[in-house]
Amino acid sequence: MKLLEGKTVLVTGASAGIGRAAAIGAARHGADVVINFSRDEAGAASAVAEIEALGQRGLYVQGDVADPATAKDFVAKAVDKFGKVDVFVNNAGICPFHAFLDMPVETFERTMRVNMHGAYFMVQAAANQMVKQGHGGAIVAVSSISALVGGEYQTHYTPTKAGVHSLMQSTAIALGKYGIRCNSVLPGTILTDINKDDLADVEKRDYMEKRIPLGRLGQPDDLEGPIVFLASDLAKYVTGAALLVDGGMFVNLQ
Ligand SMILES: NC(=O)C1=CN([C@@H]2O[C@H](COP(=O)(O)OP(=O)(O)OC[C@H]3O[C@@H](n4cnc5c(N)ncnc54)[C@H](OP(=O)(O)O)[C@@H]3O)[C@@H](O)[C@H]2O)C=CC1
Ligand SMILES: C[C@H](O)[C@@H]1OC(=O)[C@H](O)[C@@H]1O
Repeated sequence: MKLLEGKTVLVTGASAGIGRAAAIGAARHGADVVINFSRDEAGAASAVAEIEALGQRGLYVQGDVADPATAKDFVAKAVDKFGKVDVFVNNAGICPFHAFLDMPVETFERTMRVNMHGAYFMVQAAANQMVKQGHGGAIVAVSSISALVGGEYQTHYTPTKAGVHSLMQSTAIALGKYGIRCNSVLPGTILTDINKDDLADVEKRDYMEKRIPLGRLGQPDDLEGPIVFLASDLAKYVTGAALLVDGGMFVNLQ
């Protein structure tokens, strides 16, 4: 069954990793897909090629989500090409691991701007378009298990993931009257470029793996189903919710 037939889906940070998997998953479910990226044009182009190989239309638009102007531009270009926005997936994010006591101001500010400010202005631009269209919509934000637990080298990052989760709770209230649903997924540890260096430490990687009841670290396509589900009408009475996608890591105390 195709769950997003006829929909236009926008995904930020979709040249690689989880965003790319979400974009391709949406196309597999019948959607036309517009993706944002900031640097990796080859990755964005190959994601669009995969979307087109699935028989759907695709478009990539360059833009740094830290700049509020990117949000309006992304939505405008999507509407220009495909006429509407039905689903918005806020995914773009960075996690430059660093210790707390000597956190450089620039690293802190950049992480906040990309992950938190970027989410705010992107979700606002997509929501304004959905309200204008007048037939509701779905917003899915990629938060994290890190919205619920801490990380020694992630003191600048975990608050942004809690913030994105909280943003979905508040926008679920603000946008419910327009039929726009807002939810988040909370991935555990998913093998992507964001943690390649961190998990190059074999001891750490083994430790993380052992914490997961399902016995393996996640892959980007583990997020495909949960994101498509929350974006689809199967979740038509779900808003303000957060779905852990972590192989059971969070509940594994002992
Ligand atoms: N991997 C994991 O374990 C987890 C990841 N997450 C979250 O998932 C999301 C995706 O991460 P993941 O797939 O792992 O990471 P990747 O590094 O694989 O992908 C990040 C994507 O975001 C894009 N991006 C980065 N900065 C910007 C920017 N300023 N503007 C626009 N696009 C940008 C990158 O594009 P480009 O290179 O072109 O800039 C890339 O497409 C993040 O929000 C992260 O916090 C949450 C929980 C766990
Ligand atoms: C980047 C990390 O590996 C990843 O990011 C998250 O949000 C997860 O909690 C993992 O720590």
